[in-house]
Amino acid sequence: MDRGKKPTSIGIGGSIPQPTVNINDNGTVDAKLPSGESVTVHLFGATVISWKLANGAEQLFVSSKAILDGSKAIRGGIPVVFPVFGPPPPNHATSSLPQHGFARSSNWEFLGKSSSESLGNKADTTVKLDFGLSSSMITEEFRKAWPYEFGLVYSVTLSPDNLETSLQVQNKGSESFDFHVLLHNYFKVPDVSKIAVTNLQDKVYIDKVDNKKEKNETNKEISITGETDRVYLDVDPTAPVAVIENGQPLFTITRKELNTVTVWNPWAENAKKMSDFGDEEYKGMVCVEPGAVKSWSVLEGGDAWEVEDEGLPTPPLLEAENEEYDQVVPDNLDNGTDNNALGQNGNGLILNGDNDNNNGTGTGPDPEPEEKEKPISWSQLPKKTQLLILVLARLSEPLTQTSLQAYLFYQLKSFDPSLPDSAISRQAGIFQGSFTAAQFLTSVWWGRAADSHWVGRKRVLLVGLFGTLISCVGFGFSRSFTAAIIFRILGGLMNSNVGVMRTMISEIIIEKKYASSLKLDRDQRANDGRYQSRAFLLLPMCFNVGVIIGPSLGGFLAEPVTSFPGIFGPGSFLGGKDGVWWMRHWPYAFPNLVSAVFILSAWAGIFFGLEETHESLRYQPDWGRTMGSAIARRFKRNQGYRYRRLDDDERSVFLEDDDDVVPASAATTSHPETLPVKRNKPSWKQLLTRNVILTLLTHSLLAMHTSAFNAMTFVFLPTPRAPEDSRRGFFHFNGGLGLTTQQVGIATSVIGLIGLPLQLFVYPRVQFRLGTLKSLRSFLPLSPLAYILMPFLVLIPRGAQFLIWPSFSFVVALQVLSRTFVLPAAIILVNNSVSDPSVLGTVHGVAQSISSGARTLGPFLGGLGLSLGLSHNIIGAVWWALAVEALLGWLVSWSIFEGEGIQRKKKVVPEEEALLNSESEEERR
Ligand SMILES: O=P(O)(O)OC[C@H]1O[C@H](O)[C@H](O)[C@@H](O)[C@@H]1O
Repeated sequence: MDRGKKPTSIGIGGSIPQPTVNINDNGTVDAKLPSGESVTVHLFGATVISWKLANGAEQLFVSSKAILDGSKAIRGGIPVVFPVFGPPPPNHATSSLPQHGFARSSNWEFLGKSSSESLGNKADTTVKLDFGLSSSMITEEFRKAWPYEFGLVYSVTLSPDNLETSLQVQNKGSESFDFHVLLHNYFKVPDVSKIAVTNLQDKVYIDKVDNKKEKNETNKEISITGETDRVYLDVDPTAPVAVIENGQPLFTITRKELNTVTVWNPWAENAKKMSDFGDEEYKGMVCVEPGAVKSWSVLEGGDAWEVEDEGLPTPPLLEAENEEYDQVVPDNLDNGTDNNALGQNGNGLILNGDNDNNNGTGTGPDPEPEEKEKPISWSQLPKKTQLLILVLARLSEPLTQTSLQAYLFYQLKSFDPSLPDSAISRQAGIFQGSFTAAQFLTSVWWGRAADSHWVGRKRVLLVGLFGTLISCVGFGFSRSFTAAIIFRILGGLMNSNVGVMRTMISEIIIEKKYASSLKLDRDQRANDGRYQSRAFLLLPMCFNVGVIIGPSLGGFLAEPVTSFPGIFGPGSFLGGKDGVWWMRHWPYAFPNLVSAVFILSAWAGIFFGLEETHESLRYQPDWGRTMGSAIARRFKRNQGYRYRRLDDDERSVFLEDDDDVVPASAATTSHPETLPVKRNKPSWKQLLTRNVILTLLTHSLLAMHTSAFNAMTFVFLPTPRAPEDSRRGFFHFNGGLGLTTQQVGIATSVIGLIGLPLQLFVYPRVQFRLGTLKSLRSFLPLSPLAYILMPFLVLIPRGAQFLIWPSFSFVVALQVLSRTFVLPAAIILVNNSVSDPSVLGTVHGVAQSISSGARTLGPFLGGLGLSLGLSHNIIGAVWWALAVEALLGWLVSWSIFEGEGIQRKKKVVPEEEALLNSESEEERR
């Protein structure tokens, strides 16, 4: 290959020995660490052709007959297989391509290197070489055979102990394409008959040397005793596959999300048939090839990607975890010229992780995207089925809670008809408060459990919903206030689902961000706020929907014998002589049973369909989902090899193996064995940093005044108007708005109706434009403004009664606008203040606990304040106190900063914010 400039060895400055990188005349790039390890990559195929340890020992096999002049794929090293593995199937977009595609037979560009040696510590030193291939760089022949617009970025990272390879695939066109990917590692072994491949036991494999039969691997150690060509399927990406000799690992292959592993040795007869393979060389090699080849990965233009094969998805590729430095992807990767990093930049190397956009100027960080992208649409959210399950689960709760509000008064009254209305109201207050108070006590511990290795998010949700179920049925069949309150408290104690759901949505959306890094860096950066502003609205929307339909549902279904005499009453078809007996006996059980059915469906959705998102539990077998997939498959016909784009919903429904799910993949080849490390959990002290505490404080002050506002509004509205002459001065006045029950009902709908469209259509744009913290700081002050104005509504003269509704709506709109924009932002800030995924659930648990406390206290203090105000002719006092509290929260918000969130820690994409759900709807109550 003819390269433009051929530099000599380039060090990376400083007195400490640094890695060196050479670009050689023969079309290879090599890198060497100060400690002696080295790697050589041939630009033809970006094939790693040598990996040596510090003592000079070669680790990779390359045939002595390998052809290195670019006329044939290199026999050995690590060829990159894309976009098809094996012989392409007939009647498929890849069918005119050669075996294993074109990536291994194309000339790649060297994009540059980055290194980490900032600590000056030998052990930390690594060097990463990046290579690029795009549609305009492949031959005309390949382009004809596979006419898609694509970009590949392949990174090879050398560390003292291991070699890591990772690949990004991007679809740069508008049409989707199918692809396979595989890293065809040829390992050099002393004697193939003495080695074995481990960690594939019990896996199903396709035996290519036995008519592609599917077989089950029974051996713990797979010896190579003859021609071997097996594709192992659904291999847990977290369990490293190893090549061992005498029980000791020679190589450990740690994969990230690549869930097939091919084991190949041609053996004697085939070796003879291959022109570029020595007859006896099969004895000194074994191929262990991680890939995603079980089914096609589908990559849409942009970042949508799905794949289907018997309903099972496999991931597209993306980059490795070990992103210690910025990935540099030149804009001109696709321009078809040979202006690689070297030719353009003189020394061409990117030092110390500095960004370099490779456009000849070498000027620092990536520029901001020139065109501001639009917020993404609902349909672009990833993993819709997963989100839908969470949404249904979330919806089942406010639906249950608010539906009982419609008849709570009457049910309480039915327990003891002799009680006066005031006592019933008190009971209702205790009833509501007991739930949030119980939640306050347990949320942190549920959050802890959700983070722990022995429980996890999914189980906490299942327990929580089960608790809600028991609580709701128990309440429906209660015959005394004590029984009712016990069930209510039980519900609160067992249910901490909101915090866990926030955590899960956050983690689901993080996966989307992994997926989105299939695109170039700058696109990824523009993306995150957009997904964020959508996803975190899902949970509060459920609340609004629940609030709108819950009360009517409850009112409709309560006392069915009298409400529907024709169906359940005496003499009816179902009712028999006296009406349905249990409905007569427990007149409020029916709406609760209907709620129970809803909760049960949500429970089943979670059990059968929801993926665990806990970082270490996600790959463990999940009985529920395995059963769910089996059930789903029964309803789905096998569509054979007819590929089509699946939408996210379908894709998620048929998930069977978690390893299929995460759209990230990379292969790491290690020597000697390196296994995942279990991290220690941070202590409370480490967890509760200043920023986390202040963010939680902002959040709880917010929860307090919004919940107090709601409770107070619904007392304030029906409170009779004070006599006209009771007003003294500017502050001393009294009374409420004197609205009827029906009008209060309308007011509830007004609030719901203002909130929902704001959430759906306006908030994502505002959040996208302003960012999270700025949205919070800009819109929070509207709340105190509303609180200041609210009491003045009573001063509207009776003669101008028609002004009540517009004025009330205006004030409420201010508050709804404020909380709609501020509460989700507060939850995002809480989420982003956490940088360690192992405590995300705990912090959301703490947040939920504090907000439950605030929601217990807020309405209580608000109610108390209102009655004091009424008795002292200063109804405004408590509203203004509320305004002061809200302003305090606003001041605190100036002391916080938006944290990096968990995925920054993973360094997948620089400058990404943690995505997260939010909601916070409960605080509205
Ligand atoms: O000869 P190549 O095209 O390089 O393929 C070499 C081998 O690659 C993989 O391991 C496949 O499973 C084999 O079936 C194939 O023979």
